[in-house]
Amino acid sequence: MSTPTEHRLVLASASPRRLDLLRQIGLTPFAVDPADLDETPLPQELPPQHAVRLAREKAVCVAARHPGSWILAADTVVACGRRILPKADSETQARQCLDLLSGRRHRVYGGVVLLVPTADGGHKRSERLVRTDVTFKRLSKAETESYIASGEWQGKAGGYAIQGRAAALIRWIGGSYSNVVGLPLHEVAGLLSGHGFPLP
Ligand SMILES: Cc1cn([C@H]2C[C@H](O)[C@@H](COP(=O)(O)OP(=O)(O)OP(=O)(O)O)O2)c(=O)[nH]c1=O
Repeated sequence: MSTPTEHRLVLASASPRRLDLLRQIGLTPFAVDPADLDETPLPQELPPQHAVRLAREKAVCVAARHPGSWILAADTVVACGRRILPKADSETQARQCLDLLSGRRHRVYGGVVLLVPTADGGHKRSERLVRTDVTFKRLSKAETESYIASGEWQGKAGGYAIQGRAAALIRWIGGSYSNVVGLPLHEVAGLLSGHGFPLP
């Protein structure tokens, strides 16, 4: 039976970006265990609330399988006003996202949840919400179509990936860059160290 002092970190995510980001700050999870959830927004749910709720649900879903471990989960939401943009899964959807984002500022909300193991075998929950503002240049039809052809939008919230070709289309960003990619590293490090998890 494991004890909370072992500092085993489980990343509750299927996103290779999140694993890469954790490794970037020298953290290698003991396990990567994605949650399988319905990510449909609730009626009237606002983007920041959606990001934190999904991160919480991912963490709680995975925690049951890992007593005694630290659980880290996150959710990235791209929002245009009150509207939550989908994770693009077709060219049409990606094009709709890019048309909406073109020439405008939007917000990226990162919900992060850490479950810290407790002596009684349960977990104590800590949550963070991080906001990054992003402005796209006004996109010409040719720029949009060339980005669509790259395929980089697949499975990405808002139909773009700032860590790839979309970087050339982004005029300005205010706030955490890693939050847009999928995990706000400054806040994750703060959460972990604040609860006594040893950082490298
Ligand atoms: C905006 C943006 C999103 N993304 C990605 C990060 C996330 O993987 C994805 C948002 O979807 P999420 O639901 O947050 O994550 P996921 O389904 O990929 O993985 P899991 O739920 O198992 O943790 O979009 C980028 O990689 N770059 C970007 O610039």
